[in-house]
Amino acid sequence: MSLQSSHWRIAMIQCDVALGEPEVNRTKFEEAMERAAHAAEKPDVILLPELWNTGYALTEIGRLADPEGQHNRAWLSAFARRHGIHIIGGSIAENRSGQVYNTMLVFDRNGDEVAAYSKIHLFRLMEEEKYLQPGERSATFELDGVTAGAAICYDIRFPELTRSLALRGAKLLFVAAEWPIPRLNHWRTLLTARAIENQMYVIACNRTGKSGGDEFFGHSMIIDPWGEIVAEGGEAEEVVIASIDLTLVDQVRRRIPVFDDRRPQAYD
Ligand SMILES: NC(=O)CCC(=O)C(=O)O
Repeated sequence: MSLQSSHWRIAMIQCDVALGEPEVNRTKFEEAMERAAHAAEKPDVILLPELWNTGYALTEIGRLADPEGQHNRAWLSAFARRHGIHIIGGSIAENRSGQVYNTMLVFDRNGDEVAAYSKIHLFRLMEEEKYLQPGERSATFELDGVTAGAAICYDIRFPELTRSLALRGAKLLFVAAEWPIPRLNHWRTLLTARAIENQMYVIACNRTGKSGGDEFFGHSMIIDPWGEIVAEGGEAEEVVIASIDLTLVDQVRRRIPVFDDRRPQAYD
């Protein structure tokens, strides 16, 4: 792909995660990413799921979390540079000065880190708030001159976060998730709503497999700015791949000028 192209090929690594086994997971995800990178049509972007390094091994998370994210920063950056592919590194458990964060690391195709976003909204149903620190700042970043935003799982229930990313220029939202089975309709509806209301691409990678009491359903999705589903995974492990046309964002925003028609002064 030329750097000016308006078409991107996206690959989402929808895999199971071994609970509390960072090295096993790193090997597995790296192998799947290598296969995706060598596919007949090479992707421009690879997206991983949430907490793919440890899963929800929260009671041991202080020991398992990557110190300052150094280990994962090094190999994700090297992978991005080696293949010339943007890497949205899902999220990892990151130990920052003794506190653990659920952090998405993003590297552009030169291997430069362009964002580190720590999950702002911690999910009480999975006891995140007992073991993790919340992030304090949302994140937009540029890939080939296109602005994108970051979200992690539960974050998609907070429309004001995605709206704020869109107002800062995001044309795409990348979502890393470990979203369990009983709420598939919430997953699909919330992702579609975020895409339609913000007239942006929503690209969401969810894990598969069972862990503790939870079972995760995959269904990684790419939804276009008109709310149409471009790609959706099944419930098993797979790499979900599809192409997107970035010009669609401006087309939809011209057709229904939601951002021009907002009247925030009247909302309170
Ligand atoms: N890992 C998560 O944040 C899960 C969020 C979730 O399942 C939800 O229903 O929200």
